[in-house]
Amino acid sequence: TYDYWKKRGVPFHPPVTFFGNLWDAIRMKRSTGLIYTDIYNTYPDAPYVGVYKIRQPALLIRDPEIIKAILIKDFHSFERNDIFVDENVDPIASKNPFLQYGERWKTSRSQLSYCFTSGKMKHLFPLMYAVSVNMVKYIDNEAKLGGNPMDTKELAGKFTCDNVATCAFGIDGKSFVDPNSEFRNVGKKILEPSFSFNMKMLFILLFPECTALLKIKFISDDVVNYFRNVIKTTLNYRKENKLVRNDFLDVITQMKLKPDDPPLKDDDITAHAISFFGDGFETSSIALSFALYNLAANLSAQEKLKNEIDEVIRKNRGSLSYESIQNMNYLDCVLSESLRIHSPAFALVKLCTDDYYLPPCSKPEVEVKIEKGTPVIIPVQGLHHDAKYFPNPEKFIPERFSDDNKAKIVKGTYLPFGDGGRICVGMKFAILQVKIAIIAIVQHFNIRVNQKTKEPLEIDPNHFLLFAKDGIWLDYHKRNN
Ligand code: HEM
Repeated sequence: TYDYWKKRGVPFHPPVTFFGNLWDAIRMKRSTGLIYTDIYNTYPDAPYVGVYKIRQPALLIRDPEIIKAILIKDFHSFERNDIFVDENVDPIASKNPFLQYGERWKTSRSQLSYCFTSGKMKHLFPLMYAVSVNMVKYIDNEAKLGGNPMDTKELAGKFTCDNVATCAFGIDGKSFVDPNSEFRNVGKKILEPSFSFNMKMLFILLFPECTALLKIKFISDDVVNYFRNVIKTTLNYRKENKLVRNDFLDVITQMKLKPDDPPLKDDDITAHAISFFGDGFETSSIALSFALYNLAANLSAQEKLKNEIDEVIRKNRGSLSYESIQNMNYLDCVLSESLRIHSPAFALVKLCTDDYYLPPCSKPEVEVKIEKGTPVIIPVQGLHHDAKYFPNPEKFIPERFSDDNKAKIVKGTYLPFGDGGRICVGMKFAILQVKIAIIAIVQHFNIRVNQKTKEPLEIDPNHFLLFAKDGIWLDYHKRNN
């Protein structure tokens, strides 16, 4: 098995080492995402590198042209993610579009896309803004009570949790007022890193056949039941009180993609709301906490952003509106650059669904066949930190994304939300909520890195998403305007 790539003239990562690395991943010394980045960096001249997932050949793609083809032009040959959840064992998780494929994926994707248009985001703006007001009050009180430095990942988690609670579940998550908020505590159980969580993820990713046998679930029953009850109570309350809020629950309960579509069943609504939470809460809180860190560590960028925010709000007669956020160009650059350096996802892992041919990569010049069923890895973090595409890659330079410069970014090298047919369906929601939180904080506070933060930040190998190993500790000082 292990000469599979050698026989095909493809540069390959030695399987024994990968096996060793896999063992590292199991013992949580290095997550698979970080291993993909290591492999990306080890073969700077290869367009793609053969690797082995245990014994199964897989391919890590380095060349942006091939990446573009896989994600966009030839998407039909890679339309599945390489992850499997058994519908009979895990009926709610299996309705998450990320885990679906074929017709079921198309239906869920269109249902969710319908809920995330710019028009719908505009309706959600006041709900998100209200959460940002609670956050500012919380930071102010904490700072007065000597709460600095603040654990900024925790702060960002409270914000995105309450945002998803109000926008997707129609309830107050109370993260800023109740340290034992039930919603937050249950939500944390979905992706909280632990040895058992990592083992579960490894089984789901590497031995999918065993998950059905061992009845391993992505989301545990107590979490599903909690969210199911929340949705049921909220829907009943709205029906009895004829309440309209224009939030995700309202949109999804009334959605008809075709005129004769039946209304969605309660379990489908619950599944979509849980997907919203599972896919959207942690990723966005990571994006927010690292963006705040990058601003605290780069004071000239913070100053420039502050001036932009003050100016736009002043022109908008002292208030923030959905439209005024669209005029904050530098804010857009700051978030894009932060997502480049600190992309919450390390890699995308697709499955080849039709035999596919890659351009030759060695002599004699023969096309390389990717057989149907082969996992294909797109190493997002490796690409984002490659000096060939982003000179001085560890430096935070928001201007890379200015109107003049962003057209120069090589297509296929910047993928914080993926691309093509499976591009993150919640991208507009994520960007809006993170921007609202950054605006609220920069408008009211000067933020500084506290010495409790270990710099340079070290990535936590225990998690399959990006976490700072020793936390992000920032000081928040009220601005005196
Ligand atoms: C900054 C925050 C976020 C980041 C960085 C992020 C990133 C990603 C990435 C990399 C993918 C895979 C794309 C691909 O395979 O090409 C993805 C998929 C997805 N994301 Fe997000 N995401 C974020 C927030 C959200 C939010 C807020 C939601 C929900 C409201 C969401 C829902 C989804 C769903 C449902 C998918 C699967 C789409 C499909 O396979 O068709 N994400 N996201």
